[in-house]
Amino acid sequence: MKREKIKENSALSHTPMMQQYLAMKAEHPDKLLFYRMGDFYELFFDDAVKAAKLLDITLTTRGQSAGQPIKMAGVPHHACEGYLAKLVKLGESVAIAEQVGDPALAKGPVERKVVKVVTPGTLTDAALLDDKRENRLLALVAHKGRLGLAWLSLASGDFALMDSDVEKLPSELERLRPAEVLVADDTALALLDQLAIPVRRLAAWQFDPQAAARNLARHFDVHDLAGFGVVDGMLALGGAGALLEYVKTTQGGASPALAGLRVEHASQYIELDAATRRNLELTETIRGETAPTLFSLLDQCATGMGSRLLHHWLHHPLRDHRAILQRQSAISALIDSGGYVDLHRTLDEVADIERIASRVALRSARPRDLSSLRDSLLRLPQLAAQLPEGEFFQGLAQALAPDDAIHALLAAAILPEPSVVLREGGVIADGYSGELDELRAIQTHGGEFLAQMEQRERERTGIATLRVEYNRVAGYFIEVTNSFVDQVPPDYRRRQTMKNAERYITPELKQFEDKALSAQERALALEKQLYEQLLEQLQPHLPALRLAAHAAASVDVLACLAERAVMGRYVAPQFVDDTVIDIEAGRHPVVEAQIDDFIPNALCFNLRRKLLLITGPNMGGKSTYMRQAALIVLLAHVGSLVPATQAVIGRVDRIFTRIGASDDLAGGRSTFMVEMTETANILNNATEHSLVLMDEVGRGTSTFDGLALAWAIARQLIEKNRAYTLFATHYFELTRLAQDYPNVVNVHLDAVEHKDKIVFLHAVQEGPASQSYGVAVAQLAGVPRDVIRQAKRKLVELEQGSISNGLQGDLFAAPVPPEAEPVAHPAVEVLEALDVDALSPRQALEKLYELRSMTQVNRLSLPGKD
Ligand SMILES: Nc1ncnc2c1ncn2[C@@H]1O[C@H](COP(=O)(O)OP(=O)(O)OP(=O)(O)O)[C@@H](O)[C@H]1O
Repeated sequence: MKREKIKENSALSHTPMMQQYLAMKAEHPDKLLFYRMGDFYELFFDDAVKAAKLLDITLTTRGQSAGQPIKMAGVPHHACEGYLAKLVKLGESVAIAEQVGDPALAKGPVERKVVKVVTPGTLTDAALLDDKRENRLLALVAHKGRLGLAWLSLASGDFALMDSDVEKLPSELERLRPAEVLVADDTALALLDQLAIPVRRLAAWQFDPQAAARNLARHFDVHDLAGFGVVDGMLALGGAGALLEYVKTTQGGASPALAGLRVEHASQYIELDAATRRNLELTETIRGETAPTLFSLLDQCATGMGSRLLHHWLHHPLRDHRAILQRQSAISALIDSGGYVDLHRTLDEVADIERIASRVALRSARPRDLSSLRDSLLRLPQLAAQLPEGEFFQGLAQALAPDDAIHALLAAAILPEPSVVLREGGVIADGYSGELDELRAIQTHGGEFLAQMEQRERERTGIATLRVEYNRVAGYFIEVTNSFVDQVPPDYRRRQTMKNAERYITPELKQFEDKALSAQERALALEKQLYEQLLEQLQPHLPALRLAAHAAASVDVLACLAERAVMGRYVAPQFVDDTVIDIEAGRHPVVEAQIDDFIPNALCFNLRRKLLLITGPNMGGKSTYMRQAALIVLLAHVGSLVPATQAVIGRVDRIFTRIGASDDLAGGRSTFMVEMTETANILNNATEHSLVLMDEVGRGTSTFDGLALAWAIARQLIEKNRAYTLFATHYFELTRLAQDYPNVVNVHLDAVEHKDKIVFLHAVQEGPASQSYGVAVAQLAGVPRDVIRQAKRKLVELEQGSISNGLQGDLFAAPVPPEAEPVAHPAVEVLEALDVDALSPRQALEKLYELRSMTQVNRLSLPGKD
């Protein structure tokens, strides 16, 4: 950039074209400038170097400007979408400069203008968008610990804002997953520097709330924003204003079509913090893959808009039982009637109306967008007719009936199979415009004329092989093979010499050519004009189209959830106001789909069971059990049925998870630091209506530190937060909390031996696990006997040492129950009974063999198992 600055300063020493380029580049210093030259978009100087590297295209040089060779790289304009998609994925923004002047009239370089800026958060082109995900642009405003968020999806027209606290930023970023973030250049939020998504810093005045309120009211043509639920002093307002202006500049000044302005309130949804959204693998695995996740399991939607709505629902579980039950009853009705199958089939024929509507609004809809919109509109009445009875479905059916005039207009205007690009013509239907029909007739009748002329000329010249033809390079011509060239009449003028033939033109043919070519040109121009008019005529219908799109997407998600519920044998959960979460035979929907024999488990929380301490061996299924509890509760609040045989669920306000250990290297936090930060968040915010999952807290530090912390954290959760808590731990000592608190209950998972192998039972049972499972499992896993023996000895030492150190006494008020006598190995008894002096060497050897065989028989037993 610095180098370009210098060049720009000496702009006058550049060629006129480079001067034009540099002037445009100066207005878009942070973007790659695609400069249209003929059939290519060219990049110059540093942009060329960068693009060559990112796109793996050749870096060349072109002539000289200001005494320097100009570095250049280019992409063909007809293939630019793929390159744009790649750049945008890498977080780059691209300014597209097109030739807007007429080359024939230009004295210097043809006039060019940046007509569009493609940025990661403002994509609308179908080719650049993921159908299954919203592409959002987010603006942030932070002030005195408060956070204003405004976000917008240009492809769907959704525009929303919300005020929150700065500490909720990670969770909101995880929920909204923006493709690009806008902030004022004076915003100090450390987190922003660590984001993998592009963050654009704009001048602070662009976030001015008063100007924002004025501009937004003007945009939506309303007196003020109160009707949208925007209250005075909303911090997010400044962000919303900045978004609107930013989007306009990227679209070359065109006003984006926005469905309205929504104000979201945190209390509408069950709150999920950032760690929980990740840990539960709702829409992305912890490793960042798209499957297997809850979304990948559930998403059988027929349309992209359905998939996006499902994605949204999973991240926004509702709190309002009435709204949840509305969805739940709808799904149950579709299951009862079996209607979900036909609905899915009909929806298969429906295009992504939501995105097409947005492209219509931006005047960037392509011919095929309009033909699929036309065909989809025809399916909507059928979709509506397939819906079951009832008020809720009635509402959807009404939205699925936009004005017939839209379909009639499209049917009259667009050919059944229009060509892909408008510029090639073949888009507007015959009969739509008399003028166009006439121009087309000249071309069609041209074919007849040429055939007649060929016949006539053959007769006139006596050359039977003479042909009258057309191609794009030579235009119209009469072709005569070399052996007959001496027979051509004098009015034939040579146009082109081929290897075996000559091509001629006659005055008559020339006259026809002029007429035909001009008709073609005029027809193309007219089609373009008619198409633009058509887009204008569609504008008033956009709100109805959006409503229809949303209704179709809702039907798609409901039908999909019905199908999933049937396939997965899910049941409708019941909602109550009591303190209870009672799940019978619950399953983890995603793990269940991955393995053959999933063991269902019950979960019961109530006033007497508020914290369940889960113990059991590694690999026993503790994490799965905890996650399944969260997923069932979450799915229930999405309105879906759940993988269980019965579920009764009380009021839930948040779900917190502290699962797994991962370093936050980018954020400079160690595993333990991450663990404690997440724990602090839980202890500070969990309420008696929250569901909290704690997986092995404390294991990131030394044993005693960890144990002491885990113990104190568990106590806090019981006494202060009183949340529904699942607390998995390897610290066996914690199981004694159940003796101190009436609402703490121990449950455990077990493993047993089977034919030299460990078998994990995966069944959750009441009571604590056997204390010695760690060494026992190691023994089962085939760790050498010497090591096991040493471990056991050390274990006894440690247990005695910890007691004599007084740790247990400090931590637990209840007396430590005496340890059970270790069960002696039968071989030990035989050894003890032996009178060694009375044995002959041979007898001693036999005894040794006997003892060894005894130890082999017993090698796999689990000492101390109940
Ligand atoms: N209920 C179940 N039925 C069948 N298989 C299960 C069940 N629960 C878990 N599993 C299987 O056991 C594996 C281990 O489960 P999980 O990770 O939950 O164990 P864990 O006790 O949390 O182990 P660790 O303490 O090592 O993290 C899972 O990958 C899954 O394949």
